[in-house]
Amino acid sequence: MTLDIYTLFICELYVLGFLSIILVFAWVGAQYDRVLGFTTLALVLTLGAVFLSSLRSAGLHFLPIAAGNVVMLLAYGGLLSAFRTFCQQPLGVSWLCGALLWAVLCLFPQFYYDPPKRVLMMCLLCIIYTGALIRLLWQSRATLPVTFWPAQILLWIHLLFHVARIFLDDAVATPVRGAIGGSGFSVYVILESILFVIGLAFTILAMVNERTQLAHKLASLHDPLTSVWNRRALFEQAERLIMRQSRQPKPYIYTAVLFDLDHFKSINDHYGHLQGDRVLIDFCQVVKALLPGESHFARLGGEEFAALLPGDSEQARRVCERIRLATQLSQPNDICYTVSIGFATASLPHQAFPALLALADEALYRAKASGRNRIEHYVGHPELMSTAVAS
Ligand SMILES: Nc1nc2c(ncn2[C@@H]2O[C@H](COP(=O)(O)OP(=O)(O)OP(=O)(O)O)[C@@H](O)[C@H]2O)c(=O)[nH]1
Repeated sequence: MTLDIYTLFICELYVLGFLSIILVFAWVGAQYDRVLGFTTLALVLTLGAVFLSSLRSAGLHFLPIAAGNVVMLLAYGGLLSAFRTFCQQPLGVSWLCGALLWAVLCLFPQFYYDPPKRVLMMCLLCIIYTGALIRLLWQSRATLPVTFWPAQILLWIHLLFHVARIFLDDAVATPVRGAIGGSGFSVYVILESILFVIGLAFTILAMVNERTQLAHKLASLHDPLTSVWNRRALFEQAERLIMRQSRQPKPYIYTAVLFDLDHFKSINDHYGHLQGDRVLIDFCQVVKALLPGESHFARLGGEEFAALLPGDSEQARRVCERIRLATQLSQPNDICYTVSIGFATASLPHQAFPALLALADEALYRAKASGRNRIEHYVGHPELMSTAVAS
């Protein structure tokens, strides 16, 4: 099969134009997401660069060789900025270096009029930019909450293609219109770049989409004020725990704890709502520092919090007592506050978490009624608890 350079060139302009339009819509739809913004910019610049580069076959020299390649290297800079933004790194000035270097080199006739030198330099700059993108993704892999290996594969293919081009492109000019790069090797350059831009544009779209979905999922499971889990997350975690433990031969002893800050309304009334918020955040810090590792803790709403602890009632009482005392001593911004705690212990699979939490609520009610700043334990035999809740 022979590939016609001019047809491929038209295809490339079409693909770049179409992808640019898709990316503009995606960028606007994603509330002007910076990653998509830089990717769109890179695509539009590539479109311009491809067009300028093709003017070589119309007998022009400056526009394709100087301007076209500067614009192409700016497109690489745009891509670098997109990936840096995605990896939450500062943009720096490296995105500009390739374009500047090319502009300076074009001032030297030994470079400007020497196609092999130009091809070599362009390949090296593409390899450097692509290598930088691969390195960036690799270094951020631990913190990147998305699937990044398709982008890695694509970038490696692009890098290896340019390594191959160094050896295979003889840089002998061809008169074919639209011959990007000027030589007969253009057909492969155009073909690879079509596949690269399609793959990369959709990979970046998928990565941004995955990250956004994850952020929304996390937001739906966290309390925005205190950053601890919310009710939905706690119940989901409890359900997963129950599923896991139901496969174990031994019953799993665990405790549901309810915390309610005392006279919180008067803290709000006396110190203001903002200071009330400060107290809620402080309480979460106190609890998180004292809960055992395998516990789950969440804000249920207002000044009410809940936890799921592994272990029996004695262990739970010790933890609750430490939390009660630490809360009393905490005093954020000199505001004294206390907490009432109710808890209930049972074993899985005999007692489900929501039912156990209802029993802890009964205990909490007694803690409030008996003067607050105290801990109450639901007393009832674990096996009888489900009956108690049902009645
Ligand atoms: N600052 C602040 N206050 C909140 C928030 N959510 C709920 N509240 C307030 O929490 C207070 C809860 O008051 P109550 O339910 O009467 O309970 P309490 O004053 O703590 O009394 P007891 O629980 O009986 O000790 C109300 O004044 C709510 O406005 C919040 O996110 N921030």
